[in-house]
Amino acid sequence: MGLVFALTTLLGAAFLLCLRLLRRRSPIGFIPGPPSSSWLFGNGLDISVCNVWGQHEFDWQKKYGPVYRVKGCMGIDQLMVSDPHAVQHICTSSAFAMPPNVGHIRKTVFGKLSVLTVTGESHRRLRTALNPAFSSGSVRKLIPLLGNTATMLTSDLEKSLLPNTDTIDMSPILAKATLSAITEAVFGCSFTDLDDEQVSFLSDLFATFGPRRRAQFLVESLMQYLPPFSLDLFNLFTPAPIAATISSVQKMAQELGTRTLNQRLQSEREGLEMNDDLFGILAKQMSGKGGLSYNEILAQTLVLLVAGQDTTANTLTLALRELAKNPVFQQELRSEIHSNLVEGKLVGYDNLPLLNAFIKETLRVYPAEPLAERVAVEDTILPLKFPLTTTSGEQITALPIKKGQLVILALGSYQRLEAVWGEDAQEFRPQRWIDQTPSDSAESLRLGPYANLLTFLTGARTCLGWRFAVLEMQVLLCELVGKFSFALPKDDGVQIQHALTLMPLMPSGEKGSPMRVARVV
Ligand code: HEM
Repeated sequence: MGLVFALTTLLGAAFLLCLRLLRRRSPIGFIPGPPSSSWLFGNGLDISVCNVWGQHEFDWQKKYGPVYRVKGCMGIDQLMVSDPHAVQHICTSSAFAMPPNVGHIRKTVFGKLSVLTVTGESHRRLRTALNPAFSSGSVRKLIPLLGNTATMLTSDLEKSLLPNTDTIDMSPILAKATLSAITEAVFGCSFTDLDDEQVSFLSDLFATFGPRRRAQFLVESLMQYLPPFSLDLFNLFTPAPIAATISSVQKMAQELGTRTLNQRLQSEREGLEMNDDLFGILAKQMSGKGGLSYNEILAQTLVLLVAGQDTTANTLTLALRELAKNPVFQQELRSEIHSNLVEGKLVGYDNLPLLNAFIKETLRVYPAEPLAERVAVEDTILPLKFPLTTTSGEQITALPIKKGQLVILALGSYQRLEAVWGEDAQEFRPQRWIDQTPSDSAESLRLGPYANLLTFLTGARTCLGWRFAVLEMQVLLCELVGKFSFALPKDDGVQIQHALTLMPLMPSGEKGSPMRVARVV
């Protein structure tokens, strides 16, 4: 495996050296940015492989502003962008696209027909067909299914509350709950319909692409600069265990998708009422204008399983950690939940101000995908909300970008911008959403689908499942906080790392967040 990495790295390095000779002057050399201590890795390790997420990024943003230059591998300049107007432009303009290396990895894992992979007109068509399944009406119908998940979650937590147990790791419990929510909502089948092996394939997939190592970072970075046709060659070098995990998870998704879709079509043939789950909605549209084909629906199985599970589970774990740090707020939230119960059930989740302020603040401070990459496919001009001071001291409000420029969307940094969120932007303070003061300035930006946040991205690739994710957080948090209390152990030691998504990592390096949990009602 080491030899393969070395070989690919060498090939990439040779190619890059040629590239460097061809492009001696960087077109963004006049933009200030942090120094880099490594020619090979540039600032990349500080951004993507550091122990604590944001450790360097947030300081750089304070020093250089919301648009600055960072070094990629082998000294190639990249643009780090958290300026809201610039991000909006990048996500909505046809001048920017997914970089070939990202597209290649998505194709390898999710297949060429998945919504994450397809581009241009095919992507628009797929989104139009998928949108009704994610509309507010369709998602609201899933509340009873999410209720089943909440009941299962309580039962799992109770089983873990043994007299001699000091702490419970909330991370796997929430991962199981969000997998259950997805299988119920998308495929209309219970979590228990998946066998242990299938569940472990999924966690293996997250582990495979989880905490990045230097070599993996280097190979992925080199792929950015190679011509798209050469990328398939990389698959030949994929280490066998990774290739096996990808193949097992694809097979599992194929079986689950085929079984579900065939059942829905059978029901339709027999004139039976089709389920309200997402596959049911897509199957109903199959014969209509603009509906997806059998294979196209099937191709979304793995994306839906993966996109919706770890993101929500990790966000919920980080939310519980914040509640554990603030017992007073935790109790206030609990009281709000209890006072809105009618015959033991909550009816309108949107009418709970503390709950919704807490969810918005969690999504602001902990965006599951804090970075996204794009490449300019033509020369363009980036509009800027906040003027940029160049290395010569000139102030500019629009930035010329050359075709081929790599851009990192710093979504998490945008959500810590003091000019938008106030001087306490680094603090976790749900009350800001109730006071409305700092977000007045965010309000005028009209960014993203929810609360002017970029957590679900914005533009053509906005998260399809954002309504489902918010509803799921509402239902599961009400269940958990209404029935249990959460506190951090004395020797917590958990760090938040960016490893595919933001996640809590224990001192052992494994994902997890042990907490002291007690039943309150
Ligand atoms: C807290 C939870 C979630 C967060 C923070 C989140 C965030 C995101 C982000 C940032 C993207 C854009 C990725 C990119 O193109 O670089 C995305 C895409 C997507 N998400 Fe989510 N997501 C969440 C939950 C969900 C759920 C629950 C589902 C499904 C039920 C879902 C389905 C999707 C799909 C299908 C896409 C691809 C959209 C496209 O490429 O057109 N997500 N999500």
